Amino acid sequence: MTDTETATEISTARGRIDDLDARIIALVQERTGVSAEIQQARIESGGRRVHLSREMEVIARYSGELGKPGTTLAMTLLELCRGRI
Ligand SMILES: O=C(O)C(=O)C[C@]1(C(=O)O)C=C[C@@H](O)C=C1
Repeated sequence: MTDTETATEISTARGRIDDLDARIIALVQERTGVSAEIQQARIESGGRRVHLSREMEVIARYSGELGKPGTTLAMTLLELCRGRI
């Protein structure tokens, strides 16, 4: 493969990554909105913002699929969705 072909391949793949990142960000924003709806409903009915047993289920799913970094990712998503605790 020539240097030009390599540069083209990398540029094309980076375009795909940029597209994936845009979709991931949009999904995170969508998740944040749905999570806010749940939290609001719970608070309005006298509950708390945080539901720890559900968070454990979310973390277990991500760590099961993605290993230890999945745990970190799940915790970051939860922080984005409900703020720091
Ligand atoms: O599933 C819930 O009960 C939510 O409130 C959503 C969510 C989440 O973003 O996954 C957010 C806060 C809770 O602590 C647990 C989970």
